[in-house]
Amino acid sequence: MPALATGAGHEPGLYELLAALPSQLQPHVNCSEDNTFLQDMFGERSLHSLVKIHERLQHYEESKPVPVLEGAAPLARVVSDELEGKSASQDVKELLKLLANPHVKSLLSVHDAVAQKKYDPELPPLPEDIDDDEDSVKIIRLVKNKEPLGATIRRDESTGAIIVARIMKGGAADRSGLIHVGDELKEVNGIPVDDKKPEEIIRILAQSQGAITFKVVPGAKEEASIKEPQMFVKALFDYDPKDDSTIPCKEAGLAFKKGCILQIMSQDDATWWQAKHEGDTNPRAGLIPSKQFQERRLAFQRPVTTVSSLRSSTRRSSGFRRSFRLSRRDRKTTKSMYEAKKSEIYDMADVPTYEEVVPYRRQRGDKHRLVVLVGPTGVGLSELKKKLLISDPQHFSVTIPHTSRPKKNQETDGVDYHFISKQLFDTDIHNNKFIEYGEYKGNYYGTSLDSIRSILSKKKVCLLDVQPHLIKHLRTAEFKPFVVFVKPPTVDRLRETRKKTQIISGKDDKDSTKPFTEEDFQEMVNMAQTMETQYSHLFEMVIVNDDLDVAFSELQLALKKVETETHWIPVSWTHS
Ligand SMILES: Nc1ncnc2c1ncn2[C@@H]1O[C@H](COP(=O)(O)OP(=O)(O)OP(=O)(O)O)[C@@H](O)[C@H]1O
Repeated sequence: MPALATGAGHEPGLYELLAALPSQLQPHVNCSEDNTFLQDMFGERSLHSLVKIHERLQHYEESKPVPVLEGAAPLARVVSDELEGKSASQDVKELLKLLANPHVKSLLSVHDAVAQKKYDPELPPLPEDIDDDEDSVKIIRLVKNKEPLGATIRRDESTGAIIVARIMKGGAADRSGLIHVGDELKEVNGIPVDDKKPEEIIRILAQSQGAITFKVVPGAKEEASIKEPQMFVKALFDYDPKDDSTIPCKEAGLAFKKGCILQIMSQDDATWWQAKHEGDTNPRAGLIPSKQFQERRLAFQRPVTTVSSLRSSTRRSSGFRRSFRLSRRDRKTTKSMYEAKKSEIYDMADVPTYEEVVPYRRQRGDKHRLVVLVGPTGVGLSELKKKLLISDPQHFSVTIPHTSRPKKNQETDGVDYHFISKQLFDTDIHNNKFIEYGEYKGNYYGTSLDSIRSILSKKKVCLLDVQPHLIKHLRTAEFKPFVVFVKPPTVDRLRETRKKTQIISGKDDKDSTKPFTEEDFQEMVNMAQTMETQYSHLFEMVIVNDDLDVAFSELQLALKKVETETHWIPVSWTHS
C-alpha cells in the first residue's frame, strides 16, 4: 500500500479517510482474501489520484480561480515550434521534452477544455445504415440530459405523419438548431414512429437519456432562424397552465401573475406564444396564450351584470370624485358637488391581456408622470394628497378646478377656482377640455386637462384623483399616468382606525360632519372590490390605507422610485 499523506494541520478529508480505511476495517474482515481485496481496492493509485483531485477542487471552489489563458495547448505548440533546433541549451532541451510528453499535452488540453467550459460530450459517429435512397432524410443526434427536449409533436390529420409542431425557444431542440417546425419524424432511436401515437413517442423520449437519434424528413419550409426583436409585455391577467384545459402541453406552459413583465420569444403560433419572465436567465421559453386567443376567450367569460348591479348599489350616484377639493377653502359642499347626468363609472374596460412595454427612466428636465390616485369614496385619497403637498409644496401640486358659479368675495380667480361663464363652460365641455365635470345646483364644476398640463409644464408632480373609468382617457404619452389604487383595509380595521374620524355629511350645505357608519365601511370595501375586479390591470400600485402614516410612506417611496428609477411603461407612450 502506498504511503498516504495525512494532510497534517488540515481537517481530515476524504483522502485521509480513504488512507485510514484499510487498517480500520482489518479487525472486521475475517477472510484474508477479502482483506487483500480491500487493501488493493483502497490502495489503488488511480482512486487516490481521483480523491486528491476531488479535494483540490473542493479547496479551490471557494477561491473561484479564473484561468490565466484559455489556450495553453496551442501556446505550448507555438513555444515548441519556436524553440525547436534553435538552442543546444540543456534547459531548452528539457522544456521541449516536457512539452512533447503526451501526459503534459493531455493535461494542457484538459486545462483548455475547463478554461473554455467546453463540457459538451463528443457526439458518437452517425450510424452507417442510412438509406441512400432517402436523400432528404436527416439523421439527428441530440444528447438529452434531465432537461426536456423542448419540442412538441402532432399527427398530421391528412397524411398521418408525425410532425414537429412546436420548438420551444431556448430549449434543447432549439439550441441544437437541427430540428425545425414542420419536420416529419420517422424514427426515434431506430424505432419507426409511423404506427405510434404522439403520446407513445413522447413516452419513448421521456425515458431516453444520453444520445437520442432522430430520423426526420425536413419540413417543406425550414425557416431561417431570424433573430426576433426583443419584445416585452406586461401581463394584465393571472395565468396558470395547470388550470388551462386548452394548452397543448401543461408542462410546457408558463405561469404568471398580473403585472409580470414577460419577454415574448415567439409569436409564430397564432394561439400559443412563447415567453420567458423578464430577467430569467434560463433560456427555455414557455407557452402562454396569445393576445388574440386570450381576448377571444375572455370576451366570452366576462360577466355583463357588474355594470348595472353596481350602478344601483352605489349611494354616491353622482359618481364624481372631487379632485379639486384640496384647493378649496370651503369644503362644505364637497360631498355632493357633482351631479352626473349620465354615469359611466362602471363601463366595460377593454379586455385586458397583454400590453407591450419598454424600460423608461425620467431624464432630468423631463416632465413628471401624472400621479393618479383612485379608490372608493372616503378611503383617504384627499388625506394622502394633502400629506404629499405638505411634505413638499414645491414639488407636488393639485389642479385648480373650473366653475361657472359666481365668485364669492373671499375667493380669488385662478387660486380657488378658474371662474368662467356657463356658456364658455359649455363650449369647453363640447371641445373635450375636461377630464371630469358635473353640475351642482345649476352650476358647472370641472377639472380641465389644461390645468393638469399647466402643473406638469412647471416640472411639478401633479396629483389627481379621478374615477377609475377615466384612467383610460389619461393613458397617453403626454401624461404617462402612474396609477395608484388606494384600498381600504377590512371592515374590522376600518372600524378600528376610523373611530374618531368625522366626515362631511353631505346631507345639506351646512358644515355638518358625521362619523363613518357601518354602511359606509361596507360600501367602501364593496366598491373597492368592484374597482379592483374591473380596473386592476390599470393599477401600477396598490396601497392599503390601514395606518395612514404607513400608507403615506409607501406612497412617498413609490413616487420617489418612479421619478428616479428605470421602470416599465407602455411602448405607445414613448412615441408621441
Ligand atoms: N388611514 C386612516 N386612518 C384614519 N382616518 C383616515 C385614514 N385615511 C383617511 N382618514 C380620514 O377619513 C376621512 C375621509 O378621507 P378623505 O377625505 O381623504 O377620503 P377620500 O378618499 O378623499 O374620499 P371622498 O371622496 O369621500 O372625500 C377623512 O376624515 C380622513 O382624515
